[in-house]
Amino acid sequence: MTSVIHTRAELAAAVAAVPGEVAVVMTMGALHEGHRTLMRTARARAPFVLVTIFVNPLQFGPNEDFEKYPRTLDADVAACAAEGVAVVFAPSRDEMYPGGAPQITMDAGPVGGILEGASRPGHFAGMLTVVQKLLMLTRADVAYFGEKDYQQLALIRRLVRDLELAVDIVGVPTVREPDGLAMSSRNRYLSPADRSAALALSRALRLGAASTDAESALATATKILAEEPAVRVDYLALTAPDLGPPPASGPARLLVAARVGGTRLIDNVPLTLAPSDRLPDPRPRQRA
Ligand SMILES: Nc1ncnc2c1ncn2[C@@H]1O[C@H](COP(=O)(O)OP(=O)(O)OP(=O)(O)O)[C@@H](O)[C@H]1O
Ligand SMILES: CC(C)(CO)[C@@H](O)C(=O)[O-]
Ligand code: BAL
Repeated sequence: MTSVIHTRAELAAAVAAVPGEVAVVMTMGALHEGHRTLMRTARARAPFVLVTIFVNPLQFGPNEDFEKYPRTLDADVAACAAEGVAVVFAPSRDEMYPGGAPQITMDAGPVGGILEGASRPGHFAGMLTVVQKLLMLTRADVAYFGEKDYQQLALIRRLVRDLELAVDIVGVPTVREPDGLAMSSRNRYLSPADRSAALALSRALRLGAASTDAESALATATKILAEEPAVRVDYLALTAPDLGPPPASGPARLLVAARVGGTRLIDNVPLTLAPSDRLPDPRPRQRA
């Protein structure tokens, strides 16, 4: 039986009663199979899984989709129940931010200012602030985040490391639709034509990542994205796994963000670069 609670007092009581580990999955709701995979992964480790559902105003820019973000609590609770989640914490804005916006917030540091951070100023500071609050309020021993939001996951790992937080962060690979589209709550904004155009993102990453050479990985992905006029690329970047400059060889990450119609989508994949004869260029590689 999944209990649904809305206040921090109820949350404190619920977690105080847990004899073992508290495993947390943080979400903004409009749950899909990606979220459910996080819950299932959490359930495999801990019997007590807590899902938070909160559309955090702090991480949305003034012209972003905070107001229209899908809010589907009943269906979300049903999905959590089907995954054996013990508690859903769905606070109001006042419950999370009593007294209004916080005066003390997180600084997302240099990695918070590139890629998504460059396009969404303040987004990662707002995200890290609510994640830090939710880690404290839930007393999480372990928290699960998706690789779909790769830079978010990297920053949360950095938060935990830099501030000595006593929580395990587990990353979960991106769950995709059968045709390759990364699952995302924002996919429901896409018209059928936009959805079809949006497949260029995963196709570009997949075919780009098939190359073991940095230049051709970027060139292949760039070409595929350029073939789809409805896709307006924000960035296409090849980085190290920690989002630093790409290595001369070994594990790397290919990331993309683009607008399709009025919807901004992101995606990323791992790839492995083979050693090349050329000297590596130490600058991050990015094409817009
Ligand atoms: N396709 C996916 N595969 C794995 N994890 C995912 C996927 N989509 C979202 N998640 C993870 O679920 C958690 C909650 O994400 P969120 O509620 O923002 O969903 P979302 O689908 O990413 O929404 P949005 O479309 O608003 O970006 C995050 O850790 C996120 O990375
Ligand atoms: C981690 C998170 C729940 C914080 O609001 C959000 O950024 C998300 O859903 O990925
Ligand atoms: N899915 C990451 C949260 C956001 O886009 O605001």
